[in-house]
Amino acid sequence: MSDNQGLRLEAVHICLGERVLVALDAHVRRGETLTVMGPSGSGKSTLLAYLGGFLDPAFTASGRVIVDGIDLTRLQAEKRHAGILFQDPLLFPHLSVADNIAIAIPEDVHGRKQRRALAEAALDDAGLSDFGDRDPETLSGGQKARVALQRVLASRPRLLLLDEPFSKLDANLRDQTRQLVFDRARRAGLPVVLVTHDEDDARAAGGQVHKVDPA
Ligand SMILES: Nc1ncnc2c1ncn2[C@@H]1O[C@H](COP(=O)(O)OP(=O)(O)OP(=O)(O)O)[C@@H](O)[C@H]1O
Repeated sequence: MSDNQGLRLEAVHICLGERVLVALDAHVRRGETLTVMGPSGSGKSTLLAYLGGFLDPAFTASGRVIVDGIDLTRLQAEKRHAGILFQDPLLFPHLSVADNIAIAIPEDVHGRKQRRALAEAALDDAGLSDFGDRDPETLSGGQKARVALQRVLASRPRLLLLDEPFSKLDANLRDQTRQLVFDRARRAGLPVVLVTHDEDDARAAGGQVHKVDPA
């Protein structure tokens, strides 16, 4: 794999007024995870917002974000193709489970049938074969998390940003969901940035850990 593959963070600095929240250089190879840890208010979610291209103007930032040799730093959020999973799966309540995934599939896949078939394959991959026509509200927390993962993968992201996506799941489900997320990210060759308070998340992710200083 050539060296420009994966995510490169070059001299990234994110400030709130005079306060430097994040100062970071990193290379996250495809399929690997950078785990960002630190106390509440230290700037972890702000880093993800910066990477995703939706940093609040209250912050100032410098440095470069490069994925597979493409400089994303000045691109608008929708052109970055960063997939994000939050604590809450945020499924669309007015769409079926399959349509929650189908809606994320890029427009170069034409035809309702073909999009539906891809969504069904994604559901199979998550062990949710018969769930396509269900209303998302009828799913358990773990099932919703798996649909959210398949939705983000269906969008064919260049990188995956994880903002404590396992923290609301109970211990057993958390283990399974972690394994699924990291396995699928590896399979898709995505560089991952994970924000968490949980040392077990960091262990499951493997890879590098960056500790953000307390506020
Ligand atoms: N829009 C904003 N305007 C001004 N300050 C903000 C804004 N959003 C967040 N902050 C401040 O920036 C700092 C970093 O916030 P951030 O949400 O990144 O922390 P965090 O490490 O993700 O915390 P937590 O673990 O509680 O989610 C905090 O001091 C917060 O109060």
